[in-house]
Amino acid sequence: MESVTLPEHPSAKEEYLHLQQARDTIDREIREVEALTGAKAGEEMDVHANIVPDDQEEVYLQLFKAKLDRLRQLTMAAGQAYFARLDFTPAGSSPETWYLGRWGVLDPAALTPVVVDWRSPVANLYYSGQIGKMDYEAPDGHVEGELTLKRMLTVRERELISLFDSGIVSQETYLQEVLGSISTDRLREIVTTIQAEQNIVIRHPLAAHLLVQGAAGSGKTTIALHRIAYLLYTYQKTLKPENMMILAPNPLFLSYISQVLPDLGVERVVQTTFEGWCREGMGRRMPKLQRESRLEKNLTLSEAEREKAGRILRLKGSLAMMKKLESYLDQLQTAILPDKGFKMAGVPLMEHEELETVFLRDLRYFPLEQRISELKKIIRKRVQSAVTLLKDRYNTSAEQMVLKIKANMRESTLRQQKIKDLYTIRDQRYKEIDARAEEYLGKYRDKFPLPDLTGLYKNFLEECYPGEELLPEDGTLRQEDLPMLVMICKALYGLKTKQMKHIVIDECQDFSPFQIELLKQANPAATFTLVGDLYQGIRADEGIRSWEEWKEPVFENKADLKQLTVSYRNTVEIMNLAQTVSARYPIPGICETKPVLRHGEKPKIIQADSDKERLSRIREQVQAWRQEGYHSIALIEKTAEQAKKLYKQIGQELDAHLLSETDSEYRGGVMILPASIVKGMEFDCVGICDASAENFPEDEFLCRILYVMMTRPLHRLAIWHKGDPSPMLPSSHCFPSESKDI
Ligand SMILES: Nc1ncnc2c1ncn2[C@@H]1O[C@H](COP(=O)(O)OP(=O)(O)OP(=O)(O)O)[C@@H](O)[C@H]1O
Repeated sequence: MESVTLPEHPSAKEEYLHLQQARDTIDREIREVEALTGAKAGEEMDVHANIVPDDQEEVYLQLFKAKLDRLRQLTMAAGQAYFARLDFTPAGSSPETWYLGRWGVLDPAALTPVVVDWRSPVANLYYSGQIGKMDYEAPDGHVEGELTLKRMLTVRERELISLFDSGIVSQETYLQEVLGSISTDRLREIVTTIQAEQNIVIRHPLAAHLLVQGAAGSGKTTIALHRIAYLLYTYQKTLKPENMMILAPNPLFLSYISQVLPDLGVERVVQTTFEGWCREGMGRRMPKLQRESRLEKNLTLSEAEREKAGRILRLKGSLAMMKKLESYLDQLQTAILPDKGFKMAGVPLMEHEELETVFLRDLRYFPLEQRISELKKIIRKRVQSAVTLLKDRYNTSAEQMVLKIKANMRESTLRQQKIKDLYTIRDQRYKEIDARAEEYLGKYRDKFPLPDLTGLYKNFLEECYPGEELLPEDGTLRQEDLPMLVMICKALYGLKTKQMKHIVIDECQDFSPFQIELLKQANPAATFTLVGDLYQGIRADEGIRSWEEWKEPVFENKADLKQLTVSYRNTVEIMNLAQTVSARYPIPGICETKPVLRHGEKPKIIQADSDKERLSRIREQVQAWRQEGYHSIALIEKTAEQAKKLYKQIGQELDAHLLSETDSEYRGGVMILPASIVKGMEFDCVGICDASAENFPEDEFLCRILYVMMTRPLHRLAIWHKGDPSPMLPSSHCFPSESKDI
């Protein structure tokens, strides 16, 4: 790659000086925050253990935490203050120089920025601009001008290592160098190399829903996480990390992406799976689910069985079922209302009309349990008023009779006795009415019995879908039943989930319209960023086959659809091979994927005549990859059973980890995994352990899985097959003998 050695660059001296200044400013701020908080840069501090109890008021705590966050950012900024410089001359003004870093730094004396944050408006010029006439949106209006310099600066461990000026070395070359050198353990932040089409997605306004279709490796996950950081920075007055949620396909994936947000200086964003969100919402009411990987199950079913299972899954994820359940729940609220009003001892407490108004209209936004409890409070008050009224009546009539006695009888022991008797009778009646009220309220407590959640769900299926066998014979519940169960729980008891303002869903193609609509209804103030790839729809039965399934029915045409068309993960050779597979089942309207021009070794398709030979070839390949210096190596099998078997055969020898759907810790190294969990992840090298015709016959669903597996590696791909290769692999590349490069 063409580069200019630093000392020879005409601006070298100026850049060394500026970096020195920036470091001094950062160091000074670090010392100030350390003095203020008592914390030390680079060391974690337990907030609660370090502030005096008197000061533990919420505001103080928040300020203290914000200072600690800032200290963490400054510590990272001290090592790498910035990564780019822009010289821009706004029309009619003098030239300006901006340095872009991960975090903004201000000169405290001059109050001018020494470094501007990569998320600031002016940074747009770096991500989307070319030298020449440019413009950007500043907080106080549109700015036009001329970009005269775009310089990429590599600063490592406080020192300036290199600089590239746009025009001398193109941004693509710089990107290729970055991509070629990466070895992956976990996903990383990419603020220095965000590309123009990605920048548009990151900076899309918060107020609009955003759907992103992106090829495998186009940076969807990475960009979605950068978008969270961008939104938190741009809308910091109204948006808090606690009100943002990212939903990922499984806990392992969450562990895999766990480092990106902290590296971007973002903490406390809710990160969970759809099931995790349901668990939080339903709490102890969440029914026990039968554990089973749907993908795994699908892989073991015959075509007819899969067709039937698919039909049920599609129905359970459809808006049609949601609507049916809505009206079923509507009827339930009317059905549990008594058909008459309430009276106690002849005193009307609530007419039926009022009961309907209160229960079905005034309280309609509350869950049934709360509505019932509110209604009971009203009735209790009315009973108390009725008791008071009746007691007043008894008292008045007793007082009138006493007056009569006093008027008609002279003072005597007999008169005294009569009056006393009258009061005794009155008090007796008081007691009777109290007892009656208690009895009444007791009976009332048992009115409006709430049906049991699971029972209600089963009744709904039986009544609304008679004879359709939507649950297995043993009545067990599975993940696909969760949306309905959550909806019933919301209607009966309410959900315990926190209200979100923005929800990001990764691998969203596997979410059903019902799931998205449910999340929308449970978070009415939230906007959504949904990123996915229809070509990787490995749960197509529940998920979507076209973005149109959400655009109008769920988002009422108020969602923007963007496409990411460049793939950054795979080498050209790997991507070309993967695309021959995905092209077998094309999806209309989706742009073709272009790999970033990074070449590498050709993928290998390797035939083995026996299982023994296959295993020995896998062993050899893993050793060879290790010798090349690759660290993360995934051996992918179609099913969990096959992965387990492979692990037993060669796992220990290769010092590999076996990973399954229930694992929540991503550990790197050599991994043996089933296809169901590799979605979204990437590895230096990938081995697809059995792509034989028997294991992968021609089939759209298997084709999507094969594509997902083939697009996981950054650098190396090997595919083994025992006997004939899958007909979905390009025949021109498969040879019936020895290991072949394609
Ligand atoms: N602009 C970029 N600069 C450098 N690396 C990038 C860029 N965009 C993406 N990458 C890298 O490309 C790889 C793929 O990114 P990511 O996993 O986010 O893609 P994806 O679209 O979610 O993939 P998939 O759908 O296959 O899961 C990652 O290693 C990421 O760091």
